[in-house]
Amino acid sequence: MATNGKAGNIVWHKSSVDKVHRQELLQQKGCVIWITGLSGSGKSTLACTLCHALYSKGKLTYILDGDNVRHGLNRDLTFKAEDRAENIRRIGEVAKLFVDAGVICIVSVISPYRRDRDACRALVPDGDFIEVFMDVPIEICEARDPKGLYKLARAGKIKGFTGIDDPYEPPLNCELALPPKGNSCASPCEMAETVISYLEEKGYLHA
Ligand SMILES: Nc1ncnc2c1ncn2[C@@H]1O[C@H](COP(=O)(O)OS(=O)(=O)O)[C@@H](OP(=O)(O)O)[C@H]1O
Ligand SMILES: Nc1ncnc2c1ncn2[C@@H]1O[C@H](COP(=O)(O)OP(=O)(O)O)[C@@H](O)[C@H]1O
Repeated sequence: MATNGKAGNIVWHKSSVDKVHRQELLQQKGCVIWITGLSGSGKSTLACTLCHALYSKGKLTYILDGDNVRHGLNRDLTFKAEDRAENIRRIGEVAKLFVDAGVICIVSVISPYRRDRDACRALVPDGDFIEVFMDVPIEICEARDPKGLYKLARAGKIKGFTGIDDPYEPPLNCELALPPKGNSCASPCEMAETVISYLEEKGYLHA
């Protein structure tokens, strides 16, 4: 009897319709596109652009954006390190369900700790976790400051802001770093095309 977590006496129920059937129905393979980077680095913009471009190709995606998930599922969590870890753990588990559903799950979260991101990678089959690092210097993110949060953080009105007085650990072995080297002004559409080319090459856009 397989059990897991804190509860005992729980047994996995298998359905006659599984991931392979769902992927066949959708004509794609489930995967996670995990977009990590500083606030203002363009995570949400890339997520939406990618979602739209894949929708135009008839591919089903779902975006899990940090800001949005913190309005519901993760509304009980703050920005201290253990809450960020729990935020990422829950999002990773939800993303795993989307992968099993055959959906291309686009996650856009700061996810500042390498250990937390690696734990999410380990939840899905090899290759299905595509880590995309928004490699944008903090000076640029801060200059953009669309929500005025860097200004508040510099003024000491937000404590523990990522990149100011809280850490961000860049990936060591990500699948993609954007914008690509030599094209630091790449538009969101160009970056989305880079991700789509990767998905195409790895066979995720076909069953
Ligand atoms: N202290 C602090 N540090 C960083 N970010 C902060 C903070 N307080 C609020 N915000 C806003 O919350 C958004 C990040 O949420 P995430 O769930 O992606 O963060 S994390 O992955 O748990 O670190 C982030 O959204 P993005 O700007 O889209 O990244 C901010 O708008
Ligand atoms: N490739 C890009 N080039 C220039 N500006 C961008 C690009 N991507 C996003 N932006 C702008 O940067 C700001 C932050 O983008 P956003 O997607 O909200 O970042 P994040 O989700 O990482 O906080 C927004 O004003 C957005 O319009």
